[in-house]
Amino acid sequence: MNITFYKYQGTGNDFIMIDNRLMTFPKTDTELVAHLCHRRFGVGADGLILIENDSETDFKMVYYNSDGRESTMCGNGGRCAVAFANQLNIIESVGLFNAIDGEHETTVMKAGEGIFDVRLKMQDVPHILITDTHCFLDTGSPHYVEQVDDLQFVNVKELGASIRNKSEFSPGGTNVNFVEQMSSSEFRIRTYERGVEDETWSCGTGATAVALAMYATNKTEERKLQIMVEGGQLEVSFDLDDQNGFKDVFLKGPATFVFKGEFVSV
Ligand SMILES: N[C@@H](CCC[C@H](N)C(=O)O)C(=O)O
Repeated sequence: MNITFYKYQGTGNDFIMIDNRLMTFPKTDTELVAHLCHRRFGVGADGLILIENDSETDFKMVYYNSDGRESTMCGNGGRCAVAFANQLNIIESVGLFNAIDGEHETTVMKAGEGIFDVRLKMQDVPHILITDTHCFLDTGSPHYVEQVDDLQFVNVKELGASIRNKSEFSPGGTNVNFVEQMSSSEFRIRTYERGVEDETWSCGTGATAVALAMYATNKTEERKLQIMVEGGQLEVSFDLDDQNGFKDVFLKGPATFVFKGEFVSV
């Protein structure tokens, strides 16, 4: 089987993108997806995304983590899918797509050869669980958020794995974010992603979760926040609804085409 793929990255969160509008990709082949994402034996990526036709919107995004399993919403993956859809001439500067958590409005602007600025509307977040030690919320994917004093010294892989596997988050588990406040509107974060089972260089739903959690716990009064990740910078903006939930949540940042290739199975 020959599979044509495109590699994209959004602030260092990298994805294999496949045009599956003809529905030829073997979607239940977990081993194949994990193999393609493997950084030694395959192409290498944090996740794999299929672009498919959708009857109500411009396209459908199907997301798999690098463990080969289909998962919940991926914010950076969504931004890269929009850049890919623009490259495939499915959308121009404005679009709408369906993902596992519902519809997402988007705008995309070319910022250079293969470089796109993508703004994505995320789902409303009506509720955040706030405890003495952390926040927990769902921004399309589940996220634990803990504030720390010195982010650079956090062992994200070890601590992230232990929190991810706590019984209170079972059976699905959670993504884990550690955040250090840099100024009233800037936060630096590092994220452990479930399904990758490691620290990634960026997580879009994680950046969104951190922004909302920092506002909800009065760390900032700003509603447009800069979130620094290992692989670059994301912007998260939002509004409040009548019940103090979050609406009009937007995630914005670069999405870059890296290369195109063909996978030939042996
Ligand atoms: N990298 C993503 C999050 C992907 C989903 C996550 N690993 C999960 O399974 O919950 C992002 O940019 O949001």
